[in-house]
Amino acid sequence: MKICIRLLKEARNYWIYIFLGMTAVIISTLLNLYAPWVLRRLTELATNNDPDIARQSLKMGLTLLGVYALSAFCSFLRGYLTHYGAYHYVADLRTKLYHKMQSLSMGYFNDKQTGQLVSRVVSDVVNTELLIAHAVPDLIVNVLTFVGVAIMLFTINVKLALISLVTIPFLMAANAGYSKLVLPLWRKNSSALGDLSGAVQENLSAVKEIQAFNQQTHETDKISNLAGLHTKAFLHATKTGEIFYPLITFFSSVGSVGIIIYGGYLASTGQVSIADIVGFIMYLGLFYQPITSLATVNDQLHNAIAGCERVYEIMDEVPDVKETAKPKTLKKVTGKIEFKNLSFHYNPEIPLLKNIDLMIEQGQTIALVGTTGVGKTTISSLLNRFYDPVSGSILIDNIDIREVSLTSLRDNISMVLQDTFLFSGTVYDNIAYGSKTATKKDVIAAAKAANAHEFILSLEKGYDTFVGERGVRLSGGQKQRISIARAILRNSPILILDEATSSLDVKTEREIQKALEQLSKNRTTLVIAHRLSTIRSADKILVLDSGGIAEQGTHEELLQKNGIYTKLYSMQAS
Ligand SMILES: Nc1ncnc2c1ncn2[C@@H]1O[C@H](COP(=O)(O)OP(=O)(O)OP(=O)(O)O)[C@@H](O)[C@H]1O
Repeated sequence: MKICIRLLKEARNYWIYIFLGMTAVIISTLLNLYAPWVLRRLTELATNNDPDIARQSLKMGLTLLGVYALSAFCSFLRGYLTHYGAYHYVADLRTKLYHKMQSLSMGYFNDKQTGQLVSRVVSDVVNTELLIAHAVPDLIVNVLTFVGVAIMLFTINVKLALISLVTIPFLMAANAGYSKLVLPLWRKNSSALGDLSGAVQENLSAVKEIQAFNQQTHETDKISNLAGLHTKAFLHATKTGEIFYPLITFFSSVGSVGIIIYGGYLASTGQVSIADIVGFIMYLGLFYQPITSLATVNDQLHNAIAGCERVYEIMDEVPDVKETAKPKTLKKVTGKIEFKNLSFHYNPEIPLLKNIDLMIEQGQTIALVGTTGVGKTTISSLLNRFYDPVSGSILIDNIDIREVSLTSLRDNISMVLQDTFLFSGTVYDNIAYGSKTATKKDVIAAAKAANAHEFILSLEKGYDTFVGERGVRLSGGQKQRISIARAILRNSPILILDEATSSLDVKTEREIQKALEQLSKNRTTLVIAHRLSTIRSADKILVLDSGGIAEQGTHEELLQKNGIYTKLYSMQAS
């Protein structure tokens, strides 16, 4: 119930459409009560051999025509307006949910499947439409019809009306039981659909690996299994409904049987007219209908609730990395960075960085080296606040980065990563990504500095060439050069190069190295590199070992120490 109220509250921008739709529902429901009345009246005229029957029939027939026409128009209005409101709300909710997902910290995504999340934005959100455009209007129709018909029945004959009420408590109890039973089944159905979407999405992003390892049959079996599980979950939920509907129809028919038997008796003793019995039976058809339809409404409601729960679960997620209530805006910084007694782990049982103290002066180039998995990339992630330290702090220009807005912090940092991600747009769009004010001249200058201009011109449409999803139509080295150009264009005071030239051949790497050295001159640069030859000229090299900084100094100083760095360097030199 809470979920329904929350949803209706959040859809307040569309209340007017929902309200107009509901008004149309009410009018058409009331109009539907007219037809049985006409039949009853006609029977009355016929059984009384009324001489005016022809004129009265014409009058009632024409009125009925008008009623049917108005009812059809109201049905259209109800359907269109409620769907109009519902689908606009669906679009709003999708945008909000996507926005929320984007604001969650990296820790949230570590154990989630992308497809599962996609399924929440695409499929689960649509379930809210079931509530606004179907369940709520249907509930109103049912309640109104029930009350309206009950009034008509009591007006026609009180005794018969009382008998027709006998089955109602049973029908209500059955509905309540069904509700309890069916909600978990619809939840299971939503979750099975999420699993299926998750697996399809993951496999489609890994088609190359699947083909290379000849795992097509295995993966098809996996999808087939998940598709089967979803079908099973859906059929289970549906089967419960399919058993329930006929049962409830049967019980409601028992009421009609009672009326026919008792009504016949009353007619035989002259206590009720034939016209009243005809009218009563006509209304009776409408009377049980709302109770039987409540089961469908229930289904829609539970399907909608199951979907909404999955959507709101994400909407209510509190990110691990939060801004303070009134974050400061970090202006363009000079680039002094300080790590103060910083410790961090992803998993409490596996400590990673312990009591790191580090001072990076404005404009310095600092290289982070060390064996794989010691936490080099993690340090750059902490600087961007993708994660927060478990203890200790990071200061930029003497300001704790937890006190500033995430946008202003990240505006001061550019990153070039080993796994370059390009968006499915043009080369131009990808270089200009994140630099709103860049002109064409700036983009070309950045591409030239990243040694990318030549190869871009050789592409089929130059800067307007589409790179394909994730840049699949480019080589690793080409993608990396585009991402370097992107970082150059952003011109931020802090630059992180995480294995930024690892996909390049030695010649291109040297050429870009020069550009990067030029680029890092006026900014603080954090370089993560395995190829130690690329970081020899760094102002300071930090050698990370399990848990912290084992050695630090310039290339020459470290070689003199004859420690871990010397070992690593001589291994690469040999
Ligand atoms: N999102 C994550 N969740 C849990 N553990 C993680 C996550 N990212 C990295 N790790 C673990 O933290 C450790 C440090 O990872 P990190 O990527 O910082 O190492 P690295 O020194 O940059 O390694 P490499 O040189 O191989 O890139 C690794 O053991 C890794 O398995």
